[in-house]
Amino acid sequence: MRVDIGNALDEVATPGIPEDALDRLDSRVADAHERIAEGRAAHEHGYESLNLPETVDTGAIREAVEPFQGSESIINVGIGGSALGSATLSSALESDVDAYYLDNVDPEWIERLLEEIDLSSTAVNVVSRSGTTAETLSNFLVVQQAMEDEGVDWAERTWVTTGESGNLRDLADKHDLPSLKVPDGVPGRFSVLSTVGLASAALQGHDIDAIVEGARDAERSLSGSLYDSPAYAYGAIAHALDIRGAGVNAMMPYSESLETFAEWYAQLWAESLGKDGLGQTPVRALGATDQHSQLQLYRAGPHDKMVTFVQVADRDDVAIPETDLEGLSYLGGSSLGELIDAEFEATEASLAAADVPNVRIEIDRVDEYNLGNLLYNMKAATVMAGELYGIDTYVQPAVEWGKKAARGLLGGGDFEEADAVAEKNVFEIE
Ligand SMILES: O=P(O)(O)OC[C@H]1O[C@H](O)[C@H](O)[C@@H](O)[C@@H]1O
Repeated sequence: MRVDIGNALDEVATPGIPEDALDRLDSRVADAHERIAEGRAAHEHGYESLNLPETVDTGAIREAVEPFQGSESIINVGIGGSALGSATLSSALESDVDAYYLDNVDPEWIERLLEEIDLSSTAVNVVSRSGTTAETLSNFLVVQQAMEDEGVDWAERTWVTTGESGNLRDLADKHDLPSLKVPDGVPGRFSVLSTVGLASAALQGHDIDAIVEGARDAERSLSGSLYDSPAYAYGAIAHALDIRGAGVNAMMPYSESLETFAEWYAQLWAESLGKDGLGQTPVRALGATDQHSQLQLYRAGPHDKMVTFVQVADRDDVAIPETDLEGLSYLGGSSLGELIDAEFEATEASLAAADVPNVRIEIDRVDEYNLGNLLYNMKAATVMAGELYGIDTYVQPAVEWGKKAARGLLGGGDFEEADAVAEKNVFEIE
């Protein structure tokens, strides 16, 4: 992964980073790198996430999914960090196995999906670090029932990835299901390069060793200077832009294969950094598509945003046939790759011309190695940003209130949060 911060400097951007501020920022990065290295060496909660290229056992993962090889489909039941990393890999890489992600509890969507899948040739991968997430367990029970209704032995087609205790661990023990352990000390949103993200990838036929190799090379690029480390540079620049007013960060990959990556990044960035009234709001965007939907706001709206582009240097291409259509002949004989590249460069330049800060991340191509490299780098960038914000990057206490309210509404216990729901301030307009 390469990072170009030129369009984030104050000579071309508002807000922007003064070039003489980079050296001051660099000394903060050096201190933060020391803290990160200490945390990793001590296997501290959260920092352990950056040790995964060394600790993940890809052989054990491949062995665990071996019995499920030959499945035509895989249903991944999980949510948040237990789904988005795996879904990022699945949507970016080609596979003969149809992969589905049940990471919501919309009944009509689930019903339609289960009707279209041949459950007799489907593997089920249930992932939950806590083993107690209502959406995940409910969806699993629905899938289990659907399989039973079709006379499919669900226990033969299911493996579980979870912690050492919890409902899911109990279920695996009760039915003697194959199980994988989530890595200790690694919050869900940081766990893609582990059993959480790689087991499903292995079943889909992806080269998980290449994914880990890309991550390992990203790890090797971490140094005490933002000038040598693309990940740290990105995390530090995004933080520096945020505290200068760019409170929104639109993640805009110019690759359809990376659309889900933007969703994964949004959770990683929001849930890690949104604390103590701090944090930069990630927006999921997609190039070239969102030039036709969000770019107007990015370019002519408030200067409260930065845009992060992810450009792919090399991709398979499709020719645009010659045409004599009036005004379109310039496109004929070109290619879609040339078109998306030109659109990217034009959009990047249009933001710079409007003084809107933007950062270019570039990867060689969308393959296992480069995905592993990109995912690890963005995790390291988030860790660096968390150090600079001075918050606890690895917890997410704010999500608990809503969980208790929902549980109370469903009769799962007495929670004052549920009582608060009834006190909604109503002002209806019909
Ligand atoms: O893996 P689980 O324990 O099921 O948690 C799934 C997700 O839900 C939680 O509420 C957190 O917001 C996420 O960080 C987590 O990834």
